[in-house]
Amino acid sequence: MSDPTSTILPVATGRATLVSFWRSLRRHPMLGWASVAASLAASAAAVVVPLLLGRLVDLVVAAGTTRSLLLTSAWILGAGFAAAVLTGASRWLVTEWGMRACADLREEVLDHALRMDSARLENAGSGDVAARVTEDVEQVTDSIRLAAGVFIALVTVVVTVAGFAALDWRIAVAFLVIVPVYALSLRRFTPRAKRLYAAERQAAAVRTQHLLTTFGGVRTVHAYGMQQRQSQRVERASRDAADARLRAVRGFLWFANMMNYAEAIGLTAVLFTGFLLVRSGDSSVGEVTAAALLFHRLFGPLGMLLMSFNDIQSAGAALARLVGVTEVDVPAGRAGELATRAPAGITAKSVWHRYADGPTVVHDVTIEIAEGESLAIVGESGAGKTTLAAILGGVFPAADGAVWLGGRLIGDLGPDDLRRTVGVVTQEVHVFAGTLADDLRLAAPHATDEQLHAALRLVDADGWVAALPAGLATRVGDGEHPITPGQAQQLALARIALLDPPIVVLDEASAEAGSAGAHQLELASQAVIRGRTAIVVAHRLTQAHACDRVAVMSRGRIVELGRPDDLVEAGGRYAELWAAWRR
Ligand SMILES: Nc1ncnc2c1ncn2[C@@H]1O[C@H](COP(=O)(O)OP(=O)(O)OP(=O)(O)O)[C@@H](O)[C@H]1O
Repeated sequence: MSDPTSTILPVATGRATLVSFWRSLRRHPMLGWASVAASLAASAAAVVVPLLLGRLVDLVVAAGTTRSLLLTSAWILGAGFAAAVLTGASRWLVTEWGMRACADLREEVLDHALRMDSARLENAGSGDVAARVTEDVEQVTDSIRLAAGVFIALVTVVVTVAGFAALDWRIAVAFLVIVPVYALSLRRFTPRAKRLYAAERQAAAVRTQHLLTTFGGVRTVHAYGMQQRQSQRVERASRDAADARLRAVRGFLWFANMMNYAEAIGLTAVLFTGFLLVRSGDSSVGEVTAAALLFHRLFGPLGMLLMSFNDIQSAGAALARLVGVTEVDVPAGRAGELATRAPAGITAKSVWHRYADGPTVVHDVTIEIAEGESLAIVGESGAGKTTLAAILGGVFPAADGAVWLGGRLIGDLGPDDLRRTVGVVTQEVHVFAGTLADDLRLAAPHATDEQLHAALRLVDADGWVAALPAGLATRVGDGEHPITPGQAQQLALARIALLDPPIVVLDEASAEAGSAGAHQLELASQAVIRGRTAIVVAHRLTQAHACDRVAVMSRGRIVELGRPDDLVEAGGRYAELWAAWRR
């Protein structure tokens, strides 16, 4: 198993992350403006309360009239009520704004992940992608509520500082002593936190990757007695993830301590300055009380801003990983018109391929497959059959050379176009969670039940489907009604029949069953191939023999090509294989 960190998907830079999130936020301008207005109004109402309380203190000291005391108290109550209502409204608005931006981003990431070149996705490993679209999305979504609080806190801090200045500029200056303490702590903590949280999320992704590869390859793990080695790997990855988390927590605790010092210093400075101002007669006791209350009010938002730095950094790292997915090049959404159902031939010229830095596995293949013709590819294991079939079917692009489907270069076909032109059944057939009808309708969302039954009949699956407890409505997939690998292959073939593409690529569609089942699948494949241009990667030679032509591959090259009977007569490699098969 390769090192899971080596091919992990990119992580966006801080700037790219901010630009991307800001773009998502700007898609909802009305919510944005309403959020800013409500937050400003809520903060202003909240700042008025301590100022009025200071006034109340002055009235008491000056033995003011009962009427003026009651009137000021009524204003305090009114301002407090308005602040409560406006704070609730602004919190709701800002959360809604952030949630919508986040949902847009999640959609973009998912869309990108699904449209990504499957080879790129495989290289990155399903664990990395899964961690990003689950754990990272969750982390960012959870942080939105927090970010809403942070946004409101920021506005409150700005409005409160303006309130200080309205009282006495010297008190505002005294308050500013906390700024260097905060600034120095942040300057030291920010770059460290960035590293620590990025490392924490990376370690978590590697742990998920190890867990998924272990469970995904559980048969191999058992077959080779690798349980102990694999569990040691998982244990090591889990320990690394826990260590990374602890390092992040330790860094944060240091920062939290610095914040407490700053608050103690700030309050002392405000009270001391207030004492001097009252003694010199420049300020009243009420004004200093208001300043102390304002400062106390700041503890909440400032603490919130700085303490949530922890989670904001962590969410920022998760956001950067999400935005990173959107930076991977993917084919455009829709290019050109959708292909029509007319049969289309395949032309390949000088196709070469190698995986990443590996050796060349397909050498200079040039071939023309006529409209409606079926071509079987046979050859020893590792000859390059699957790779060539995948390239001809547009599953991934060749490293070099060109392929045309129905006269159009594969690179010019958009994903929807390609999907309508070629139906591919690979060795990994998958049954998706849901009802059997849902599973089939993945290929043709608007197909009627009658059309589903017709497709099942074509691949000879109508018998066992009718015997299921709820027929087409039976739930299949993980933990639901069990489906054999052979039945899953039949469903994959039925999906192709429903999709009705002019070209099909079948990679070992009959390899998943025992010999009786294999024969049934061969017939199903033949039924699906009929009337289409087809490429069949065949391990069973009866399947190859039923095709119009056979290409024999060896070490990435086509070494024989012709009609099966002609090849047998010619007495070459295929003739040997055929003779051995019939023995
Ligand atoms: N995703 C991949 N990454 C790296 N190398 C790969 C990948 N897939 C296949 N290969 C290598 O490319 C070569 C050709 O593989 P391919 O699967 O195309 O052969 P095949 O003839 O279909 O083999 P088989 O009959 O065993 O499926 C092999 O050496 C294989 O190890």
